Amino acid sequence: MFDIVSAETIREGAATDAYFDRTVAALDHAGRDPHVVAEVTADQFPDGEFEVFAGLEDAAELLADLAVDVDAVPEGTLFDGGPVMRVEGRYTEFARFETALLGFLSHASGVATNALRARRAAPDSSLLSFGARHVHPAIAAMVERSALVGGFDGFSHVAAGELLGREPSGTMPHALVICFGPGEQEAAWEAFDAAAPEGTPRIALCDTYTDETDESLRAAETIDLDGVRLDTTGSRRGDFRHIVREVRWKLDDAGHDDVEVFCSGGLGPEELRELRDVADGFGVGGYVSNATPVDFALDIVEVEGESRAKRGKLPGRKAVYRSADGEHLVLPEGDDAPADAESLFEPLIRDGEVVAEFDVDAAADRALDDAERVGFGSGDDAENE
Ligand SMILES: O=P(O)(O)OC[C@H]1O[C@H](OP(=O)(O)OP(=O)(O)O)[C@H](O)[C@@H]1O
Repeated sequence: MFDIVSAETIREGAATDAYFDRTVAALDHAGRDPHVVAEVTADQFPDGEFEVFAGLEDAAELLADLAVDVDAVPEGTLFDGGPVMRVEGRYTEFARFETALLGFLSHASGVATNALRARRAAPDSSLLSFGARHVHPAIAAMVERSALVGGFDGFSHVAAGELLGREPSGTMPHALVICFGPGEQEAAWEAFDAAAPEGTPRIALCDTYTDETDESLRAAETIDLDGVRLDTTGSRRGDFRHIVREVRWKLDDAGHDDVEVFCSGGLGPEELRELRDVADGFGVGGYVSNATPVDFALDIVEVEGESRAKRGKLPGRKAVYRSADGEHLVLPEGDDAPADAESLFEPLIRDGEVVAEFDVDAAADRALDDAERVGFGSGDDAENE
């Protein structure tokens, strides 16, 4: 048995903190089960530091069939404060689900946020998520889906591809070349070319035994090559930008200007900015997969129609708006909003039925539009990277 909490356990609400079970028991014992409104919030007031909202499809799956109504901002929305979700119903109906709900939203939003930072650092490059190896395999599909929400073009994980209905990307590890041996790189590339399905891009890993320019030229002379990937080890990297430019120059000089150059290995926004004009695309792993989860909390803000909250939290149900310049505006529900403000909450669940639709591409478009609007990931917020 793996140490994995099953999907069924999560769905039935048992993936919870013990104090929720004890709270439900105490309320049952006291004969209390108030109708409440609860909100999921990271920061109470907008503070100009934006994050990407993701994980909503799993959250909807979790809360479906409960006797609750849920509203949420759409996936891909950049938020900088105020609620992103509102749950309404009898408290004991959803109390036990708080732990898993926050986990779904927090982790996915953190990954999508770093993915968007990477995307904004290399807006026109091909970007693939390579980070599944850094995380527990049970969450690989969440990581890959969240990378797509953040604007990535694809990912490497096979099982995630099956779940998400996308073809995984990637060609060869160093292990393939090493299984052949020094001087036999050509045999490795030829074996890959012979075995790979027709539509798979022919991208040769070109840094295993000799230098990147040497192996790139040899690969281009050996098979009908689409690209080379440079994954140069950090200790040997020196000036990676210079290496990439030299490879590009020598490929062009030898008549292989149609061969693209991809880079991978320890890349984040800073490196992508440094390389984006000399490389065609990037594989990004840990920077995205190891992102810090967003610090969401679920708080009761209304009990039996009366505003109520703990100290430091804002009581009462709220509406969230985005103004024309992308600023968020949080108001008590019912207050007048500025004429140009767009209301962000959309119905997610009505009386247990999921009424929203989920589209990863639309979420990515929203994230990129929002990022443009508020200047997210432009390089000015490098300290957040
Ligand atoms: O560094 P990250 O951004 O997290 O991206 C994941 C890294 O994992 C692989 O490297 P590795 O050296 O493990 O590849 P190999 O198995 O072919 O040696 C891949 O080639 C990336 O460099």
